[in-house]
This record gives sequence, C-alpha cells and structure tokens, in this order.
Amino acid sequence: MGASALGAVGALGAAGCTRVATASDNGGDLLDRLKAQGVVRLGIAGEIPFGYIDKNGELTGEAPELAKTVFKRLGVDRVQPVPTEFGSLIPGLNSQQFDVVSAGMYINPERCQQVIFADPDYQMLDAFIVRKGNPKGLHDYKDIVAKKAKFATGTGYAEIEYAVEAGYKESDILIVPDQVAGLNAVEAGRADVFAGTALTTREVVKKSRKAESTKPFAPLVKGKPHVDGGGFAFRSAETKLRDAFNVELQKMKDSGELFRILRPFGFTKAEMTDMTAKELCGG
Ligand SMILES: CC1=N[C@H](C(=O)O)[C@@H](O)CN1
Repeated sequence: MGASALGAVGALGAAGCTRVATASDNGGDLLDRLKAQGVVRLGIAGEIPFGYIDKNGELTGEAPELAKTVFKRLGVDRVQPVPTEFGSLIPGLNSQQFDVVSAGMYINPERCQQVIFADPDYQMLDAFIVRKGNPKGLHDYKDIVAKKAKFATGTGYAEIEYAVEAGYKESDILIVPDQVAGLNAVEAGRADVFAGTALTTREVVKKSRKAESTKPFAPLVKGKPHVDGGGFAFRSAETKLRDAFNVELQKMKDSGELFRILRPFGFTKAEMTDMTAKELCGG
C-alpha cells in the first residue's frame, strides 16, 4: 500500500478531522490511539533509499516499507508521510508533527538525549560525493582537512560531527538541505565534497555525469573507526510503542524478512546488524 504525495499534504491537513496525538498527550498510550485512528504519521527527509516519495507520488524507502509491515502487525493499517528536512526530524517529532521518525536516522548519544530509538535495522559506512576522477584525492575526513577541501553535508547530518572531529572548522562547513543540493554543489564547484551515507551518495550520483561516489569508509569517533546503525525514533515518553516495535523488528531479523524488505533498496547482507540502540546510545 502506498500513500500519495497528496496524502502527505492531507496528513498535515488531517489534524482538523482526525484525532491526532497532541502536545498534551503523555505518550504512554500512543499505540492504542494509533490503532484507534488506523494511521501513523511518518517523518521522512526525501532521501533515497531511506524514505522518500517516488516518481509516482508513492511513499517508499527502506524505513517506510519496514514501517508499513511493523505497524500493520501492531494493528495500525495505514502510514502517512510527513516530509521535512533531515535537521527538522527530531524537532518535528518532539513537536507532534508526526509520530515516528522513519528516515533511517543514525543512532548516537547526542540524539538519544532528545528521543528514543528502536534497535537499528541496518548498519552503514559513510562515503563522499566528489567530482569525477576525485581530483583532490578525498577519501576520508582527514583528507578534507589536510587538503583544505570545501566540505558540504546536509542539515542535521551526523557527518557534521565527523568532519569536526577530524579538525574541520564547523563554521566553514557548507550546510545544504539534502543530498541533491549536495550533488549540485559539487557539480557546480561550490563544494569539493559532500558527505552522506554510502548508500545515499551511491544512489544520488547515478543522476550525474560530473560526479562520483567514493569507496565507503568508517568515520573516526573518539579516534576509533565507527560503524553507524540507523533506525526509527520515537518521543522519549513512548517506550511502550518503541518496545512493541522492537519485538516485531527482532522477529523480522530472526526470520530474514527484514533483509528481504531492505535488499531492493540496495542494502547488502553485510549491512544487516545485531547492534542495539542501547549500545549506540552509549550504554
Ligand atoms: C540516513 C541518514 N543518516 C545520517 C544521519 O543520521 O545523520 C545522515 O547521513 C542523513 N541520512
């Protein structure tokens, strides 16, 4: 089942006719309310292949497709997309614009201060978009510092911190709305490099004759190579919903169903994971 782009507008406008969670809700019974409504609102960031509206106007991506299956099993039949910028996903969730972040968001200690996460549904390395032939020889974050490259990444992306840890000055980073704007910036020479997930960069350069994606690599976090895990985020009070989601997710990991859903979006077996949200949040 797909929700149309029109549906996305409808999702925002539906607040007047459908009972949706409000700021006064304490969150503990959100699952019951979603079941009664029959719909859950998913925050997405227009990022292929994580969560996006396709050319037919249908909601898809690894996270929305997974959400459709899990929420159906939890008794919520429909999903509605609420598109926003990546950097607005956590504020949008916490201000009740939608019920769940369904954008493949990396789980890290800073974000775990603001929201709670289901266990990751995948693990991932980073990669760069560079001009064809990689003229500046940029292969990881230390290269962008050493070669004084103009560095771009997306609003709210974890990649901002990775560049800063490598010694890049935060105020020098070109922050763009998304990976398409990043590709445009590299093609036009406004940036030498755009950083994102290895899958995102690989997908977006398919549209380009001027740019390519580098080999995936592990960013350094506290000096050590780090593998990210991405998953669904919930408001901090909604442990009941998150726990119920985790139970279904674990069953899908055990049965291999999760990989069957993610594989068409370009994920490999090596990108399936046993990491937990607890360990990614810092224990
Ligand atoms: C799926 C995704 N993950 C990274 C993050 O969580 O910050 C960013 O690269 C934005 N997109």
